[in-house]
Amino acid sequence: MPAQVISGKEVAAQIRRELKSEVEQLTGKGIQPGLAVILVGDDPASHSYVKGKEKASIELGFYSEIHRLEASVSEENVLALISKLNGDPKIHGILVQLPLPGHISEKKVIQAINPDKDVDGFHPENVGNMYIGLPAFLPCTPHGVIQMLKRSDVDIKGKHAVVLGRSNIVGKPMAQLLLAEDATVTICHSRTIDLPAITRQADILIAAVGKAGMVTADMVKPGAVVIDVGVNRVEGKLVGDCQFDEVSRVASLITPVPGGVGPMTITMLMYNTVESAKRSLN
Ligand SMILES: Nc1nc2c(c(=O)[nH]1)N[C@@H](CN(C=O)c1ccc(C(=O)N[C@@H](CCC(=O)O)C(=O)O)cc1)CN2
Repeated sequence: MPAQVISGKEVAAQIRRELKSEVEQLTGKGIQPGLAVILVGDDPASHSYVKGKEKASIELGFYSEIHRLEASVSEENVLALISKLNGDPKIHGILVQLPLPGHISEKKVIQAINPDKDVDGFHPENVGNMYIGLPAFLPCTPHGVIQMLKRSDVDIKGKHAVVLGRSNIVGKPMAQLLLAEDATVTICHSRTIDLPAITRQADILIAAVGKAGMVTADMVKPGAVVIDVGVNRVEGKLVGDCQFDEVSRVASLITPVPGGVGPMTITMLMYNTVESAKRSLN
């Protein structure tokens, strides 16, 4: 039987409905969640993601600010804008769209954001708190994956989860969030010896390596849950890290690309912004 497809669009729509009612309640109490997005340069994909963030903010009834800056803007000016937004009470969440042009330090920019407004969950304070299980803004893509698994009734506890990829944004926090759900976790990467032997042990396989179609059916254990986080453009078409058709024949559940994890990223950003606005009530 072919794998059942987990629709990120449907899970995202469900979470957005929940958020909308929370926003209405907050607004009734005089708090309108506010999100500021900083976009530097003219990367078309980044522009499209930021448009998606603006649209979602408006649909949910947020206060929204988008700061589109020239690629040549100085690091100093970006840091000054972040400092202004840190002090603006209308803004509960600040996000700087990545990647940034080479002359601007991602590290400095992320560290300049007030951790209480870091709705991307990239600031070292949030990363550290997440690792030791303290309250933190969780990074949107891995948190979105956990939500997809839970809302599809996947039992994570005690399962062997294999994470393919070790980026700071997805692979590493993904492994940590699965561990926090009591999975037994293995992280694999480009230097892993005999990768298929390890991926074949996975009850839950997370492909986040950024290589189009790298995961083939022979790398997947029959009945495994396969989550494809890959966003690769091949001849103008968006494809994931998995060979969807052949892996679907082996897996029990699978996410598509597009329409899988992608829509969850923006939704969990909205979730974090609402959380931040709720915190400001106290
Ligand atoms: N500051 C951040 N920068 C980046 C992040 C991030 O979480 N914070 N993640 C990615 C880009 N990203 C959000 O910013 C993002 C990626 C993909 C999608 C999405 O919905 N993808 C769709 C397809 C869209 C398309 O056709 O291009 C899908 O997979 O179905 C949303 C957001 C890097 N930068």
